Amino acid sequence: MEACPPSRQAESTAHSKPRHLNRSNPSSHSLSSTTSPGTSTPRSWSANEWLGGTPDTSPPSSGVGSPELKAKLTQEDDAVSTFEEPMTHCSRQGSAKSVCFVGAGFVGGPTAAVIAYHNPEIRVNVVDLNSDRVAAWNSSHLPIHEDGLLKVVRVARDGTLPVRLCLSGSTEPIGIQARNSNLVFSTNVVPAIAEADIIFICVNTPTKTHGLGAGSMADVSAVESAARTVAEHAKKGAIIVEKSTVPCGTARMIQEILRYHRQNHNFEVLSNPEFLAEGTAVENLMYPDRILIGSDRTPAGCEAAEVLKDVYSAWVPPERIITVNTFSSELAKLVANTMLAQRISSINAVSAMCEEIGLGADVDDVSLAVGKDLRLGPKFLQAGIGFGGSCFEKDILNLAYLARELHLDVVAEYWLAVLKINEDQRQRFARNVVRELNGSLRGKKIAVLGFAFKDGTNDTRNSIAVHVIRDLVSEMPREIAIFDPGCAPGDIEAELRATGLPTAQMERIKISSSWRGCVKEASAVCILTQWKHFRGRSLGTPPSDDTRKTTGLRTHQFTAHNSDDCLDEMTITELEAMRQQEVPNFTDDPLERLRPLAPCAPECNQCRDDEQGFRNQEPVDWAEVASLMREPRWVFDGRNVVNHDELQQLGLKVKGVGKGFPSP
Ligand SMILES: NC(=O)C1=CN([C@@H]2O[C@H](COP(=O)(O)OP(=O)(O)OC[C@H]3O[C@@H](n4cnc5c(N)ncnc54)[C@H](O)[C@@H]3O)[C@@H](O)[C@H]2O)C=CC1
Ligand SMILES: O=C(O)[C@H]1O[C@H](OP(=O)(O)OP(=O)(O)OC[C@H]2O[C@@H](n3ccc(=O)[nH]c3=O)[C@H](O)[C@@H]2O)[C@H](O)[C@@H](O)[C@@H]1O
Repeated sequence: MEACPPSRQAESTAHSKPRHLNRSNPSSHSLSSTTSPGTSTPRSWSANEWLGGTPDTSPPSSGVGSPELKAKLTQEDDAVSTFEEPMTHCSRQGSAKSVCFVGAGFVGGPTAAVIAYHNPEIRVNVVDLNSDRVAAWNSSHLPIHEDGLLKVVRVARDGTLPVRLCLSGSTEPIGIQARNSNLVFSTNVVPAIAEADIIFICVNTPTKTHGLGAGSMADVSAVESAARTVAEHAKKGAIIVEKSTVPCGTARMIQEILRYHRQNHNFEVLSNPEFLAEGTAVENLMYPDRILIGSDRTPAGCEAAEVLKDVYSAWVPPERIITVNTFSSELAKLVANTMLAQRISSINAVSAMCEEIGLGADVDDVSLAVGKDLRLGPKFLQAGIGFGGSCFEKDILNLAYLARELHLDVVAEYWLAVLKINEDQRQRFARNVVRELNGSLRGKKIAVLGFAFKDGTNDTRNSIAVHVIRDLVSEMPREIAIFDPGCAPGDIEAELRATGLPTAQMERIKISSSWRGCVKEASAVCILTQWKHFRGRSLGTPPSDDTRKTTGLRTHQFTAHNSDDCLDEMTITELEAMRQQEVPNFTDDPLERLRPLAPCAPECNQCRDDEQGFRNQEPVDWAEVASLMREPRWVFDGRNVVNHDELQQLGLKVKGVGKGFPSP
């Protein structure tokens, strides 16, 4: 087997033209906008939180954007005359012209959208067997709620209008050309696969629930099935990319399926795991810590990796794109998730110790002190009721299963201990609730604030809340009321039903549409998700876990490396940020380049739900909560989000996680 040429990485770095995009100074410059002929009337531009970010308040580095941006914008003026002709506005020399994503889920949909957004010259087809999901991707109500996602989808799926705008200090208008649609969601799996130069497999890989390896081995049947369809229909030379999180060796399995069906063709199979986290998916995709590409270390494998690398190079700096062999890539994804989870379990283990030590030991203080060590860093040290979600648990099980297969039982036990702590943590929480309520929940109402597995997402899969509620409802309380500002009641109910709760218990669970209804006459409130809404309207500064969100736009930290003769989406994003900083009103479209959305039917349920969505939900008023609750008015803060002292002043009893204080 021949190794990849060592000069690859260096070559591509040398070819790119690094350029820092610096944040503009909003106070000293203003922009005015004139939409181009035939578009909507000009209106004042405004700030929004797209990408979930509050505007970056870091000191401005220069005047109207960076000198580079300024120069680029000036060059663009020449292009203004082409406004009437929508066109692909930034053409790069890449070898992929059409890519296909198989699986339009939490990973496939957003990843495809961001790739399409940054590569207007590549047609991106996203296919899924689930027609409801596809219909949602084609509507104004996306199936996944992520900050900034609708905008990215609209730009790429619907194309944009041409725009002219003026920077203050310059009399020359700047042109942003129209772009055509290059993102298509459909159920037409076969034609999309047949047309693609690159095919991303983004299907689900849950833990097996039956048969060999049930409860520990990953179920790769969806990958297998997708690979078979790909094998039957992919064109010669297409590159297959495994994006799903899979056991080591799955790329080889896909390769074998391809060989079996297409003996005369050679297909390269790459591993390209995804590292986005839900709630921050768009930001993570726009500014990834790294892109990992695993390939066979043969010339053909390395060449395929280069083709994929080129797609990401549209917006990711070359030094952030890592190429390794396929097994290392598959293994690295499992290890990354396991080690993140391991940190959470470590701090949760400490929280248990703090509670038992008493004497005022506080896990949040320990986290702060430990996280200040630069070698450790502050992230993933937030103690709570444990980690939930669709991936950590299954990926840890997957890694441990591999260790067992390799006869490394001690290693397997080591990883599985991360899950044991997680389980113990949530059980301890439920036990504490029952204990503080005199050992019985009979006749009592318990309010649950938060059901999503984390804030900022509507995903309820494997939420910790499900486990805690299951434990609490087995105590036969009068009622368990659940309120979550981001989850659809139907999803909450479906997730609970999937646990197979007996009818007698299920009947005791009610889903509330407001926090008021939820807490009314409750003896205890349990906070299970770290939504900022639960921190309270009038209480003091909440614990800061929002640092990741304030980095919504970080273009100034990145080196872009686009061709110098067109406005790429990163540059346009910076222009948008400049406008957003100047005018405080909220809009998703400060440059007014989005095409209007097709109107929904009157009485559209989704419109109603969106209106009630988590952005628009009012924060909890804890004084009112205190007045609505019944004795003994307990608040069990499973995410350490509320200010305990202030709640106690309102007459509430509060117990957080890892707070070694005696019960009030
Ligand atoms: N959810 C997350 O935040 C992350 C997930 N991952 C991994 O990405 C993979 C996908 O995860 P999600 O997107 O969350 O799953 P998902 O369940 O949201 O989406 C998977 C989609 O694939 C579709 N599908 C299944 N078989 C198909 C086939 N043969 N043809 C066409 N469509 C098919 C399903 O209908 C579904 O819509 C998993 O391996 C997961 O571990 C990786 C990083 C982050
Ligand atoms: O493979 C995946 O699916 C993804 O899994 C996680 O992302 P995600 O599960 O979406 O969200 P996280 O932010 O990691 O949170 C997971 C859980 O850990 C909990 N958590 C997180 C951080 C912390 O300090 N403490 C803590 O309890 C959260 O509340 C949540 O329940 C990883 O962070 C992603 O990098 C990875 O791509």
